[in-house]
Parts: sequence; structure tokens; C-alpha cells
Amino acid sequence: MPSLQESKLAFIGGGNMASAIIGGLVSKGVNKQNICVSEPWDVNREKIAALGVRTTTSNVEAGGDADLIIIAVKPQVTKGVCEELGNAWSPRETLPVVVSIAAGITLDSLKGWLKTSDGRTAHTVRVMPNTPALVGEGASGVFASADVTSAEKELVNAMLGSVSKASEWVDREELLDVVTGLSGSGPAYFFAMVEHLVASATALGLPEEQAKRLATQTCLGAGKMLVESSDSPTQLRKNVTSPNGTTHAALQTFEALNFKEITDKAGDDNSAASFEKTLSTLSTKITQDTTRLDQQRWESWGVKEYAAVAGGPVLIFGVRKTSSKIFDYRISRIQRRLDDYHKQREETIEKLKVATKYNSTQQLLEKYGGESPKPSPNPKGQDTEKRKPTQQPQFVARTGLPPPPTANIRRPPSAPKTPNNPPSPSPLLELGPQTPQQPASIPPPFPPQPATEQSNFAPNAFPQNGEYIEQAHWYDRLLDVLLGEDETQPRNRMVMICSQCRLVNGQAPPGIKTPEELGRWRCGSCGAWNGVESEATKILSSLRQDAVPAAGASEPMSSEDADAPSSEGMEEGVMVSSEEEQVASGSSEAEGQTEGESSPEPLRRSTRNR
Ligand SMILES: NC(=O)C1=CN([C@@H]2O[C@H](COP(=O)(O)OP(=O)(O)OC[C@H]3O[C@@H](n4cnc5c(N)ncnc54)[C@H](OP(=O)(O)O)[C@@H]3O)[C@@H](O)[C@H]2O)C=CC1
Ligand SMILES: O=C(O)[C@@H]1CCC=N1
Repeated sequence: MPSLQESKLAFIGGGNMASAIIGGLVSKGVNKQNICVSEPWDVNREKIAALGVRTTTSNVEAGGDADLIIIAVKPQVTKGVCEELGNAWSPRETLPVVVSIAAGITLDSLKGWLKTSDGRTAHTVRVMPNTPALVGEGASGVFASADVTSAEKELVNAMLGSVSKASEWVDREELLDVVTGLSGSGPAYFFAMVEHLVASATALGLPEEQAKRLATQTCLGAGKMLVESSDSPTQLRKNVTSPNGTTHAALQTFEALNFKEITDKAGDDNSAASFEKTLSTLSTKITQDTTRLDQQRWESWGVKEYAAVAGGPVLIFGVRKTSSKIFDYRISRIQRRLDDYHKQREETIEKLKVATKYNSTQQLLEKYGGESPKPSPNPKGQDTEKRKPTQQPQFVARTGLPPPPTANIRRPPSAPKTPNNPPSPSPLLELGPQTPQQPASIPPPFPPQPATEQSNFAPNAFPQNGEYIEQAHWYDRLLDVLLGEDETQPRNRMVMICSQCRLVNGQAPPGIKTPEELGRWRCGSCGAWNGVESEATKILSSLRQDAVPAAGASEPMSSEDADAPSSEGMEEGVMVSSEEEQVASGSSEAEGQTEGESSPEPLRRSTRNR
């Protein structure tokens, strides 16, 4: 670190305090050409220039190559000045030491504002000087940030020492506020005191100039005694105050007028100085928070913020992919086991066929018997043909009552419903994704009808004004990719429409994608069976039909027994419940028809058998 004489000094702001220090430095012989002052106001700049130092209007130029910068602008201007300098110093390899004399501006703020674009900050010192610096009688309080080196402190001490008789380094930064109220502002208190004394003496008849000289010299003499005497201020006061004398009477008047309180108040919370300090602190805080707010705003988002927003969906996608892989693996294991069971079942059925000579019997019957053997007539003499589940539409009014108006059932047209005069197709068949996978061979039982009539049918199934139709957006697709499709969504569900009477029997459970997965199901209105039957079930049904007449031939059954499906068939473990019902329906349907209008509910029969 260069010495004070060799150092280049720059003053940002050439006002009262800067003038006092520069004047002191010049009078102490510091090289004037090493001092540069930036000051926008011509009057002040010329006054400074009169001291013989360099001046400029550019802060950056003044601070360009300085070793020590003294920021001597008003507190509210300090932020802008610091940022201007910090930005300009980025190319500099070594940053200058910065001394701020601004009252109330903290080191943290200063260091933040002084940051260069590459993140460096100048070592910073706060000084609270006073104007007697001009005559080399200054008093200063000092506090430095932790990164300030001893060499840098030495340079600051040297600069202050040339204008101050007292440079006090304080332990805590907040103590600089106390120093401000004492020595920073202190000269003003003494000047005010002299002002009042002169005015009082003048009012009592003493010529003003005489009064001023007497007051000023008294002030200087008292000050000198305070500096030079070993006595305390209290002792020095007592030495002047004769018992019951005029000084005593005057000091009593001071006390009566709350002299102590006046001086106390100069530094307490209700003083103007205190308000100034509070306002200055608030201004600093407002500036800091405004800066923080700017940083938090969208436009000041950094790489981290954008990365978090962009990476969020990728993370969700990754988690979803991983978890679906785990579940896919578990599902495929269970599926393999299930396939194995299916295979074993097929093999067992084949063995059963061999054991019962099913194939050869079937061939012989086809060759010589014409039709498959029919079960023998039951004791009631009912025709067993009637027992076969009919695949024709059954529009039988089983209760004799019309369906409620809200029922999702087409109202009978004026013409009677017969296969030759079928009603129009259900509009639901036109709902693409929800249309069940019907065999193409099933002809639509109802001819198309005008839209107005369609909307009268099951009116709540069709949006009247489109308000319930949700358009898929691009982000819906994105969410489907990220989170998977919702199996409960209508577009992913199968609708169970009866192939005979077209009644919508609700939706297949979520996750069912094919008719095979759904299996056989029975229409709740006409009782017709729908869906796809597995090969094994067909064989077993056929075997059962073969077995029933054989048993009947050897041992006649009661009507109850004849109507009931065999318990073997009902308990067949490989059949799903709907398949069991289907086997049972061979008799229940027939019974339903023969028993006419009082036919039991289609499923009641099988329930009773269980
Ligand atoms: N006066 C004192 O006894 C003491 C003052 N201080 C502190 O010293 C600092 C200065 O106080 P003081 O000298 O009294 O105030 P002054 O107003 O007298 O001086 C400040 C000077 O800075 C100039 N200035 C304003 N904006 C800029 C800028 N952007 N760049 C460069 N210069 C600028 C001003 O010009 P313009 O007038 O055109 O705005 C003015 O000449 C304050 O922060 C104060 O707290 C500390 C201890 C004692
Ligand atoms: O009045 C002021 O704000 C400055 C600080 C101390 C002296 N003058």
C-alpha cells in the first residue's frame, strides 16, 4: 500500500465536509496533484479547484486510478454513486480502498452497491469526521469492515491524522451513530452557543464585533483547557463557579431551562437529528428491499429459477416412468402366471374331451344325428326350445307399467316393435370413444331418426348447448404424457350397450379395454346376454347340455331340479360369474318366457341355486 504522499486520492462530492478535509490535507502539504474531486455543481467545483486540486464532473474519471476514494455525497445519493463506481471498476485488477463519510449508511449496503460485475467488492471503511478538519482540529470516529488490512487502516489513519486531532476507532458499527450526534454534529452546537451568547450580549448593549471576539476566544480558551488541562470538565466548571456567584446563578438558569435535557434530546429519539437518522435508516432499508424485490421479480429470474421451472415436469415425468416400469414388471409377472393357468385349463379340457369321447361322439352325431341331441321334455311338457336364450329383441312389458320419463330407454314408436319394424338406433352408438366394440354383424336395430327426436330421447345424455363439452387442450395432452391417462375419463371407458334393445347398461369398470376383458354380461332391461364368451366356456356349456339329458334319462327330475343349472356348472371355478349366469340363463330365460308376465328377475334363479 503506498504512503499518503504517494497515494492518489479521489473525492466524490465536493461539498462542505469534502472541502474541510481537502483544505486540511492541502494545508498539511499533501500533493495537490494527487487529489481529484468530482463535483457536479460549478460553484462548489470552483471553490475546490481554488485549493489547487484537480476537479472533474465525472465520478468514474475521478476514481479511475485512485488508491483511496472518499465518498462525500449526501446519504440518499450514495447508492447511485457506489453502483456507478463498482461497475466501472470491473477491469481493475486492484480495487481502491473506499472511505464513506455518509451518516447512517451501513457497511453492508456500501459493499453490496460497490460490487463489480465479477463479484468483487472494495475494502470499505466508514468515517464520521467533523468540519474542524479544515483547520487541522478535526475529530473523527472510524469503523472498518473485517477485510480491511492493517496497511489499508494505516493509510486511512494517515489521511485522517492530517486533518483530525482525534481519530477514534469504535468497536461496533452502531457507535458511529453516537459519534455523529457528538463530534459530527458537535461543532454546530458550539457555533449555536456562540451565536446565542453574541446575540444576548449585543442585546444588552455590547457591540456585536466585540461580543463575537469575546465569545469566540472564550470558546477556544475553554476548548484548549479541556484539551490541555488534566482536570475533568466538571472540575474545570467548578473552578469557574464561585459559591452564590453570578456563574452559579447563570448555570441555575440553564438547569431551570432544562439545559441537560436539551443536550440529551440532541441525541435521543425525539430530536430532529434522531428523526434524520431514522429516516436515513429507513431509506436504506427501503432501497435494500426494493433491490431484493427486483431480484425476486420474473424479469430478474436467474438460471436456477428457470431450471427449476423447466426441470419440474421432467422430474414428474421421470418419476412416473420409473413407477410405471415397476408396476409393468409386476403386472407382466402376474400375467405370465395367469397365462400359465389358462394353458393348464386348456390342457385339462382337452383331457376331459378325450376322457368323455367328446370329439368322436360329436362327429358321429353330426354325421348321423342331424341335429345335436336335445334335452328330453320336462315333466311339465314345456318345449325345451323355449328354454334357449333368445338373441331376438324382447320388448316385453314385464311389469305392465311404462318406464319412467327419465329412463334412458327409447319410447315405443307408434308402430309396434317387431324385428320387421325396428326402432331407430341409439344416438349413443355415434359417441366414438364410448361406443362399445360390437360385432360388425349385428345390424343396427333402429333406423336413423332426425336430431330433434334424438335429443328428446334421453335428453340428459346430450349437451344442449355444448356447455358440458370440454375441449382437450395441448396442455391436457402434456399432462396425459406426464401423469398418464385417466382411466376413469369417459373417453377411456367402454359403454355397455345391449345389442338387442340398445339400452345403455352403464360403463365397464375403469381399465377394461376389450370385450374379452369384460366377459359376458346381461342386459338389465331385456335380459339378453352380451359380450364375448371364451372358448373353454363354450365347450363346458355344451358338455353340460349333453350331460343333462343323459342324467334325465336315467333319473327323472323334479321341475325345480330341471330348471336349475347343475351345481357343477355353477361352481365351475374357471368361469367368471357372468359366465355362470349365462349357463344358468339357458333355463331361466326359458322359464321367464313360459311363466309369462310374472317372469322372475333374470338373475334370481341362479341366486336361489347358490
Ligand atoms: N457537513 C458535516 O459537518 C459533516 C458531513 N458528513 C457527511 O458528509 C456527506 C456530505 O455532507 P456535506 O458535505 O455536508 O454535503 P454537501 O451537500 O455540502 O456536499 C455534497 C456534494 O456532493 C455533490 N453531489 C451531489 N450528487 C453528486 C453525485 N452524483 N456525484 C458527485 N457529487 C455529487 C453535491 O452537489 P449538489 O449540491 O449540486 O447536489 C454537493 O456539492 C454527507 O453524507 C454527510 O452525512 C459527515 C460528517 C460531518
Ligand atoms: O448533519 C448531518 O447529517 C451531518 C452528519 C454529522 C454532521 N453533519
